[in-house]
Amino acid sequence: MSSPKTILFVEDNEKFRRLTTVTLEKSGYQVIEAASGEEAAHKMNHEEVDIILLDILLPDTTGLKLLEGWRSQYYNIPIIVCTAYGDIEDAVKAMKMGAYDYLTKPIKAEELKVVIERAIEWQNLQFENKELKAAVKNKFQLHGMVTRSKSMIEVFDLIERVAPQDVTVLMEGESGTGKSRCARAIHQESRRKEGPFVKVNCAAIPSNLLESELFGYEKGAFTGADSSKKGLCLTADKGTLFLDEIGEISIDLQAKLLQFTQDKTFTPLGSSKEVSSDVRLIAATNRNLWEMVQAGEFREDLYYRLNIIGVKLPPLKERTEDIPGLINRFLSEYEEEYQRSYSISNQLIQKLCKYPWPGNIRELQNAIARAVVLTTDGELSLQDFPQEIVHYFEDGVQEEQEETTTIQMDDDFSLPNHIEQVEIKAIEEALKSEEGNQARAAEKLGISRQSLLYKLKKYAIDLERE
Ligand SMILES: Nc1ncnc2c1ncn2[C@@H]1O[C@H](COP(=O)(O)OP(=O)(O)OP(=O)(O)O)[C@@H](O)[C@H]1O
Repeated sequence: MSSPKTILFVEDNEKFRRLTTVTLEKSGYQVIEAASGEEAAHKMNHEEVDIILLDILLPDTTGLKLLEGWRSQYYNIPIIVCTAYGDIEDAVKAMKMGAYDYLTKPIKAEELKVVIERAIEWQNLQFENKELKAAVKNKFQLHGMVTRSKSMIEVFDLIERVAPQDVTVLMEGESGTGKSRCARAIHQESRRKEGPFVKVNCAAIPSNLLESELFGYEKGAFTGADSSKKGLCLTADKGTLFLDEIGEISIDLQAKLLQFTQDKTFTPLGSSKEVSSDVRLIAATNRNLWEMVQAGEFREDLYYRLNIIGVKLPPLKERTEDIPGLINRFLSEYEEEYQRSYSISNQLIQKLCKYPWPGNIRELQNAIARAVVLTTDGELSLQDFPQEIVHYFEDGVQEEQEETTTIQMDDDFSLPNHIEQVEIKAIEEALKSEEGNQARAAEKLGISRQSLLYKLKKYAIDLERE
C-alpha cells in the first residue's frame, strides 16, 4: 500500500478547520493544519506536503499571495483554493495563477474528497510525465553540472523555473554540495546574466569589516578610511549578489541586510544618504538556519525574506548514482587541462561510490585532481587517492560494515517483518540519541516529522520519553 498523502490545510477558522481535518483523516489522509500565512510558510519549509488546501482570506496575508509564491516553487503540488460563497472573482484569479481547482464555501465533504482524489491522480501523472521528459531530453546537465539522481534533477528543474524571476533564493546544503555552482547557474539562466555576479563569503570576512565591504563607506567614516569606497551591494547593481555562509553574519548586520532585502536600499557607513541598488539576492548556508532562528541567533523576519524559494542540495552520499558521472566529468576536464588521457576501472568507480564523501563533490574533485597527478600510467588506482580513502577500504571499515548487515534468515524469516524491525530499531535509536526530540530524530532519519509521527503510531512506539 502506498503511504498516506499529506494535506496542508491553511484556514484560520478553527472550527471549520478541525471538522474538515477530522473528515479528511477518516478518509486516510494526514493533515497538517496552519491558521495563518506565516504558519503555512513555515510548515511548507519543514514538512513534506502532497496537496495544499488554501483559504483565500487569512489574518496576515491572502491565499492568492501565498499561491503566487508557491506556484513556481512547488509546481508539483496541486493547490486547491477555498473561496467564500459568491466570490467567483477570487476563484477565477486563483485559477489563472495556477491553482489546481477551487471550492466554494460551505464545502461538502463528498465534493472535497472527489477534488482531492482528482488532484492526486493529476499529481501522479505529473511525476510520470516529468520522468519521461527527463529521459527524453536527457536533462541531466545544467551549466556544466552533471547529475543522474532524481533529487538533483528536481533541483535543476527548480533552478530553471525560478532563475528568470527576480525572487530571492536560499540554498541549504553541506559544504561542497554545489551551492555556489547552483547560484551561478541561477544567475546565468536569469535576465541578469550580462550583469555582474558578486560572491561574498560572509564567513571569510571579519564581521566588523563585512558591513563596510557590503555597504561601502564615505571618506573619514572611520580611522583609516582615507577615501570613500563603493560596497559590494552596489558593485552587484543590475546583477546578482551571492551571500555565501549567510548564517555567519552578526545580528547587527542582519538588521541592515533585512532593510536591503525589503527595498534594496542601504546607507553606506559615515553617510546620511540612502543608496539603492538593483540586485537579485541569493544566499547559501551549510548550517540549519531554521534552528538558528529558534535559538535566537538568526532573525526570523530575515529568514523568511531570504527563503522565498528554498533549494536544498542533498549530500553526495545520498545521491551516489551521481558519482560515476562526476568522476568521468572531472577526468575529462583534467584530460583537457593536462593534454593526457586517463582511465579508471568500473570496479574502482563502484568502490568509490561506497565511500561516504564527507566533503561532498569538492572532496571527490580534489581526490581526482590528486589521483591524475600521481598516476604513472594514466590508469587510476586506489593507491593514487588520498590516505583517508585508501584507509577506509584497506582497514576493512567497509567490509566490516557489510558484515554487520549480514541477515540471519531462519525458518520464520519474512522480509516485511525484517524491514519493520530495522525501521523500529532505527527510530528508537534516533529518538534515544536526540533525547526524545521528534523534530531532530526525524531529521536524523531523513524523513518528515509527519512521517515519523505516523510510524510511531503504526508501531506503537513508546512516546513517554518525550
Ligand atoms: N553537479 C555538479 N557537476 C559537476 N561539478 C560540480 C557539481 N556540483 C558541484 N560541482 C563542483 O564541486 C565543487 C564544490 O561546489 P561548490 O563550491 O558549488 O559547493 P558549495 O556547496 O558552495 O561549497 P561551500 O559551502 O564549501 O562553499 C566545485 O568545484 C563545483 O564546480
